[in-house]
Amino acid sequence: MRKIAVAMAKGGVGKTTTAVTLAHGLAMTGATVVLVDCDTQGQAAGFLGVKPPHGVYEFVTGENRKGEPVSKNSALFPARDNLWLLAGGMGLVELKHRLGEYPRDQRHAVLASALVPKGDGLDYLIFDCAPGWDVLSVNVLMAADEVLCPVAMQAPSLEGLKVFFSYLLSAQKQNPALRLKYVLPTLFDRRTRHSPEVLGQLKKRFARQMCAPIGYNTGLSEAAARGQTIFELRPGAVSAEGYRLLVRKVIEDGKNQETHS
Ligand SMILES: Nc1ncnc2c1ncn2[C@@H]1O[C@H](COP(=O)(O)OP(=O)(O)OP(=O)(O)O)[C@@H](O)[C@H]1O
Repeated sequence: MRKIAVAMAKGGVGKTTTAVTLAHGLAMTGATVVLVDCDTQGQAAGFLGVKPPHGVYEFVTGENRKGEPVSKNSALFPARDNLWLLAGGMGLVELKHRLGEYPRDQRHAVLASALVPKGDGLDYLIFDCAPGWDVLSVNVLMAADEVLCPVAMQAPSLEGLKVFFSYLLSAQKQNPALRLKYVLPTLFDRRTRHSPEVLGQLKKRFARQMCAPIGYNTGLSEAAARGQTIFELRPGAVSAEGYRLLVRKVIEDGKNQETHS
């Protein structure tokens, strides 16, 4: 099973769009995928047009917010064929509070431990992280093996990247298996001066991790507003093609990993 965290400290760079679209794209190839929304904004459900009654909070704690026991499986919501969602949302505020009550040396491994039995028969866990950095972000990076970092093609994003790397380095001390695997340029607009410039800088710095850029495309926000992915609303859009390339790259990397292991 591959465990990929879509993470970046800066907000509004396309994390949720990427996590949802990648998860759906992988599921469309027949892979079994669980998308774990670790953002209190809980937008992944809306982007997929579903309203799960339960989510990460219930999955981790085994109870609903009234304190009644719920089965973990009831928290996994079937969002599409082969794609299950563990929804985020305001329950995560309470979850973060609870995580803070764990002993210091245990609080960062709670999500990873909760997810362990779910590994059987699953091909991908895709985590959508919140912007910023908190106990839940650290939990995600303890549960994941790979990080996909969306970077908006604007100058301030590169600043955000430096900050994020310092977080990543501290997470790697606790989870040495964690790798920055993909850098995904997002909101790329070749008509601006910034986008090609920033893309050039990224390519120099992250030759190995670089993915093909996702262009600026209003179809992505339109799709999200309608609760569809771009593959459903506009499969012919350039951004859909960009995300298909990402899906293919992730699958190919998995095959190469198997060959070399
Ligand atoms: N390539 C793109 N072109 C145009 N709009 C995009 C693109 N990618 C994402 N968007 C839009 O930008 C907004 C922010 O995207 P998204 O929610 O995916 O970012 P985020 O990094 O998850 O944000 P946050 O940090 O607030 O969770 C959304 O309205 C989304 O539809």
